[in-house]
Amino acid sequence: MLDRKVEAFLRRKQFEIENSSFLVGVSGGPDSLALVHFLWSRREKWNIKVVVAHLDHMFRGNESFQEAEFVKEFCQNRNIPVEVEQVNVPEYIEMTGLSSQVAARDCRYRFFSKVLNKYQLNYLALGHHGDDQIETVLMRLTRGSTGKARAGIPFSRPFESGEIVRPFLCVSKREIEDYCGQHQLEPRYDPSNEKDVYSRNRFRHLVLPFLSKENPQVHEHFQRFSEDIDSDESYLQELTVEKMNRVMKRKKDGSITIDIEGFRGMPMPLQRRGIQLILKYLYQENPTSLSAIHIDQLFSLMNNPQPSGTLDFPNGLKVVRSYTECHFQFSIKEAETYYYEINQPEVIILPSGDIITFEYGKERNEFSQKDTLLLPSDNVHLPIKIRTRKNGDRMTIKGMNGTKKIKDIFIDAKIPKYERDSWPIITDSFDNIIWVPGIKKSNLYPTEENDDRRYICISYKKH
Ligand SMILES: Nc1ncnc2c1ncn2[C@@H]1O[C@H](COP(=O)(O)OP(=O)(O)OP(=O)(O)O)[C@@H](O)[C@H]1O
Repeated sequence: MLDRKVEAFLRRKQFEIENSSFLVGVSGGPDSLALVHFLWSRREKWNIKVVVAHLDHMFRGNESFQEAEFVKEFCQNRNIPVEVEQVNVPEYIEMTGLSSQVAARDCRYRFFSKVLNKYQLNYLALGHHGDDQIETVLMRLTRGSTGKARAGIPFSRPFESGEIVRPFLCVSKREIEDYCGQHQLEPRYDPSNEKDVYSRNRFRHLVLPFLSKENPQVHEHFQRFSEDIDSDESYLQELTVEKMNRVMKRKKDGSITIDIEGFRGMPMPLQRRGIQLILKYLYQENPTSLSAIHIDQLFSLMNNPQPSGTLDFPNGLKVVRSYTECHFQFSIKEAETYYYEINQPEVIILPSGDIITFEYGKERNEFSQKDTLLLPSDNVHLPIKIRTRKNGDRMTIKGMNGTKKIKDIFIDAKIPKYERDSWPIITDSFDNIIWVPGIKKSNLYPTEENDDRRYICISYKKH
């Protein structure tokens, strides 16, 4: 059943599978194990090349090591070329402050792109399936997503010089499990999937069984819904850009002016997308999703017979209606610069109200890694300085050759421009930047697991 469904799905997507080459990301779970089995068993029929990649995130010690061994053995027994790598994701989380899911994904995709290049493969095939699709669509609708986000998981998207593809979106988890049983695949199960704590798992355990019972074809319907939304959105967004370009002026300083009559003359589906387009242009460096209330306020400002009005939006965005035009601009605040030196335990309250605390000899495990910096007290050069950023500031970072511009660190962390000039920068006595609090640490004063040196602890509490 699965075989026929997937083949028909690939034909419907006009996916030219013959003579192509795949890297299959295999976690060891049923979805990706079935996927590699499905593709590998058709390698002669379709003349395709298949390589497997598995990343051990080192989250679950020996257990995740065994998962890697299992994938390796599964492939070696069938002569499938396989690449396995270990990456210390917990350490990466400590360095970056990212959530475990985002950090794992970052590391996985970096690894995938390395293997794709090594073997010169066209496609990265992943095991997302119909249950994932339903969960994603429902979660996004529940959260209030707009535009293409409502379409859930796309069948394909560009990745490196090729594409990511998901051939199993048309089948249910149940069908995959049946396939595994039929072919004696004996996958591994990740225990974190069973916990009911994550939002996705709540949809999985509470909503999906209900929908599948209501209509056993629900996976197919959601998949078609996703594809329709995706293509309708592409078309409507193209039209929106075309129409908006006639009524919108974008200035070099980033501000946008709209001709209200022209805007009102557009059909409502394009007006709604037009607003999203304006917001996308304005908030591009730090995407901010506005609530439905903000969007309603914007519509009534534009449609109000009163010729003037003002709105204040998040991150300092000001919207001013003046007669026939509506103007969008970020207010420019003069940032207050400051400079402090610390030689001894002290608490400093910055002009923004943020608090920096300097303490000695704390146990290192007491602190959240993102909000504190530990420095070996026998090694660090005092005074520690706290200041605002200067032009050309750079920092050395763990795992990276050379230095990185502080400006780029702010951009990566999506810190709005107007906050960057007042963000604290922590340096040693030689003005080497050792920490951008809450964002990034340098590797200048490494700490070690389980050492018994005394530490200086600098902690940061945002106002
Ligand atoms: N550690 C990993 N190494 C390689 N590929 C992975 C890894 N983890 C996930 N993937 C790929 O990403 C897809 C989606 O991952 P996700 O964590 O959402 O699903 P999963 O529950 O791990 O699926 P599976 O049943 O394959 O374990 C997987 O189907 C697989 O193709």
